[in-house]
Amino acid sequence: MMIPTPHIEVKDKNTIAKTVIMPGDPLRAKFIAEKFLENPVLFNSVRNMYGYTGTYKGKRISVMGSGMGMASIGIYSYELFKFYDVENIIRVGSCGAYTDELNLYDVILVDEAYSESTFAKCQSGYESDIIEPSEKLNEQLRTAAKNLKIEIKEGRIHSSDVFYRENFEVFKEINKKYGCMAVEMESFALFANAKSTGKNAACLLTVSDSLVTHEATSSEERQLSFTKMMEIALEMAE
Ligand SMILES: O=P(O)(O)O[C@H]1O[C@H](CO)[C@@H](O)[C@H]1O
Ligand SMILES: O=c1cc[nH]c(=O)[nH]1
Repeated sequence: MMIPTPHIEVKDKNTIAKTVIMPGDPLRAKFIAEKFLENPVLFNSVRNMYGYTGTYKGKRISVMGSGMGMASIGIYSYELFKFYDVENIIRVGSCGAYTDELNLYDVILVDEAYSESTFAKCQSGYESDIIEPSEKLNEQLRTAAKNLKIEIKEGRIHSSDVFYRENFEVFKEINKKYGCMAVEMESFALFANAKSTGKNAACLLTVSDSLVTHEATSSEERQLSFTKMMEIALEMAE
């Protein structure tokens, strides 16, 4: 496919760094660019899906929103990997806790994503309902968290196609049967695209709410205050 692609309006591939930090919320991307990047330049605003490139501690990095759900991150991550020569995508998302061992604002490094989704099967014929992120990126993220003295929890998460389930209590079965500690909506598709294109993906999550205790953060807090995972991810600038 020629660039620009249908959803990213960049004419020169070099406008986008080799590593992209990817929150679901495009306003979280804007926040990360404005708070952490030196000389951020907006490279995409098609559909208001903001993408910026700048430097962090002198090293180049991009940050771009993915939108919500596997269909949306499936489009953006594929275009970035396949047509803009991006090598690494690190999702920084919010998640709902499936266990009372997680508290609001805890940071999770995803080591496996389980999903009922057909995304990976449709995309590349991948049959399993579990996909791993890049172990190399995860090792680098562990080291970054350690150096920054930020505690992270690691585990399997649930990537769901559905936010509002009629049977809300089904999370208890998914937690028990598949060992998922939390739920979000994009990792499975991101990891599938990385696998099929031979690229690298990882995911850091911050607990925004608990399905067990019903505690929750506000939408403003979700946009503005999940900074620990952002600082860990930004250390991947090259
Ligand atoms: O905060 P983000 O990254 O959007 O992640 C989570 O929040 C959204 C649902 O509110 C879904 O996209 C889910 O994965
Ligand atoms: O996908 C998500 C994200 C945060 N909280 C949830 O309950 N689900």
